[in-house]
Amino acid sequence: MAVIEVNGVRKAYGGRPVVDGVSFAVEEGEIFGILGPNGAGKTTTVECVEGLRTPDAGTVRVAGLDPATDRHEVTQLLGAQLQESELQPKLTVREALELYSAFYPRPADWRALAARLGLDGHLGRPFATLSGGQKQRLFIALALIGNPRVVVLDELTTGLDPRARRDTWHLIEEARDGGVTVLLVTHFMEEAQRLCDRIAVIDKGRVVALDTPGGLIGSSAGSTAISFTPSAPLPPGDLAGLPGAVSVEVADPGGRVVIHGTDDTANAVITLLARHHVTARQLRVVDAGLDDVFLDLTEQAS
Ligand SMILES: Nc1ncnc2c1ncn2[C@@H]1O[C@H](COP(=O)(O)OP(=O)(O)OP(=O)(O)O)[C@@H](O)[C@H]1O
Repeated sequence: MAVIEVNGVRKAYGGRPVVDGVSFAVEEGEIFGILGPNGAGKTTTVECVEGLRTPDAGTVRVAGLDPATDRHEVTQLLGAQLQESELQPKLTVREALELYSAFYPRPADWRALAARLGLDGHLGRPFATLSGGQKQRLFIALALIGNPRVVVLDELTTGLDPRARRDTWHLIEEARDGGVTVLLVTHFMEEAQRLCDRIAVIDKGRVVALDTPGGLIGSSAGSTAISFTPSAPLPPGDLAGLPGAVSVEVADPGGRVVIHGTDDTANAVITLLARHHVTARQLRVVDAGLDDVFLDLTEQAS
């Protein structure tokens, strides 16, 4: 069942459309990622889901509620990562956790959450004295403190060191495994690939692709890179004619060959080598990553 439904949402600022007919549905218990270049309209889209902005057109539903008009009900079931300016500089970590716990009917155990996020040693510190990464951990704790059914995380791990990033991923996976639906905006391809069940790529206010990470990678032209050094030069025409090949580079005649194509291209390379009785040294077949897909899909971005 879809717990978040975004249908044909449009939003313009000063007559300039920044969200231009975005639609997607997030299933209950899913980690759904939104990727896109700077200024693509990702934050504006998720702010419409949170009820912080009202779409000019289209509809948003969270568990069947309209975040713009059913704001109170939606805040009871949706946890969102705060922006830095939304906390008082003198508020201590403990005070923030206690305060936010009090907003919800069935809050999580804030001490356990603080411990999971490595904040237990900083409970008495005012917000203003925390490092960027410590603030970020506090925002994640506050997003999860109400035991939300849906959590919206915009740039979840920006500013976190690699260990804290991995700990945070575990926490988000645990939340998902406990049935929480996660809407995640990220610029980190590794994070999207590792965490997300499905991803919408947004470019210039529109969804340009929506699939699982594997599906996005598989559908990308040149998603498989095949490289090898042949024992004898191969006819250039045969290389260029390989099925599914989108690019062929040969260092010099008989030098290293790098081909971008598909699984079919890789199979055809093997057949071609056999036909010419040529052996391949250091044969490598590597799948493209999400970053290649992202660059392909958003190449024309301004
Ligand atoms: N309140 C506002 N008034 C005017 N323009 C705005 C406002 N909020 C956002 N914009 C503009 O709308 C566009 C989309 O912004 P948005 O923050 O949604 O993009 P984003 O994809 O989240 O970008 P980033 O990855 O840089 O965070 C940007 O060009 C931004 O400058």
